Amino acid sequence: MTDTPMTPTEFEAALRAKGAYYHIHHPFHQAMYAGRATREQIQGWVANRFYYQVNIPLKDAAILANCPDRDVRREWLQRILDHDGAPGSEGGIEAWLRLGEAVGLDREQILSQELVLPGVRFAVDAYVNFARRACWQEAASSSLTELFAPQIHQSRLDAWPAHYPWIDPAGYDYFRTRLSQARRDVEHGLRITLAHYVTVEGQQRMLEILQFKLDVLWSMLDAMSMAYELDRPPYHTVTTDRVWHRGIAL
Ligand SMILES: O=C(O)c1cc(C(=O)O)c2c(n1)C(=O)C(=O)c1cc(C(=O)O)[nH]c1-2
Repeated sequence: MTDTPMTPTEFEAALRAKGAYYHIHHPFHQAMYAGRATREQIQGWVANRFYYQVNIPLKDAAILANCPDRDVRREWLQRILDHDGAPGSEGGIEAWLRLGEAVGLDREQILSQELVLPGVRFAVDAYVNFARRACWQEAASSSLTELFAPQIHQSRLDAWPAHYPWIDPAGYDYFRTRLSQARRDVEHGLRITLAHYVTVEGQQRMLEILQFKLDVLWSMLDAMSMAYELDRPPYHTVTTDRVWHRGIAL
């Protein structure tokens, strides 16, 4: 390890290089953009990703709870409103439910979380728990996989309508809205991150935190691949029933 910290420009470049491991490259996602996903795979993905969606505001509330800086809180708060909604805007969770309906899922079934696989739940819970326990700057910086998110939302907007004409286009609002929201989040997240990690050790730790977050996203799709591509959902050797737990609030 060198004994000179990276300049902010070099450090940002090192963070951006982690995009090589973004879940845009996961085979489950690649199949989706290429038009090879089945209806069941898309429905499974939407139902499982719902667990990520509903936990993002809990994660952001944990960051607020640990942050003594009023200016940061004022700006970070917008993320909760983006997902939960505010007067005059329905918010991302509602938009995700409409995506669910657009792919043929029943709203009640999504809300029940009965399709959420244990592996997805564990990965998302790990992210929320990291945000609860880490200092607020580390938790804030772990959101920076969003550096790579506009591209993934755009690729859905580009590819899905052509490949999956059975999906009601009204469902695509979520992806469209996130294009600008993610860019704004990244701008704020980067400001915090570049100011906080100014030592060699700190910068190495941040790269590890970003890798942790990439692991969360990749692991979610691994669980979905097992269930929906390889037909090996949990307990498949024993039963076809969804016997797994529905969440015990870890
Ligand atoms: O669809 C995606 O692939 C994707 C990825 C990510 C991400 O990189 O964490 C987020 C989102 N979407 C997203 O919609 C979102 O609101 C979001 C918030 C965060 C975060 O860590 O605070 N990540 C993401």
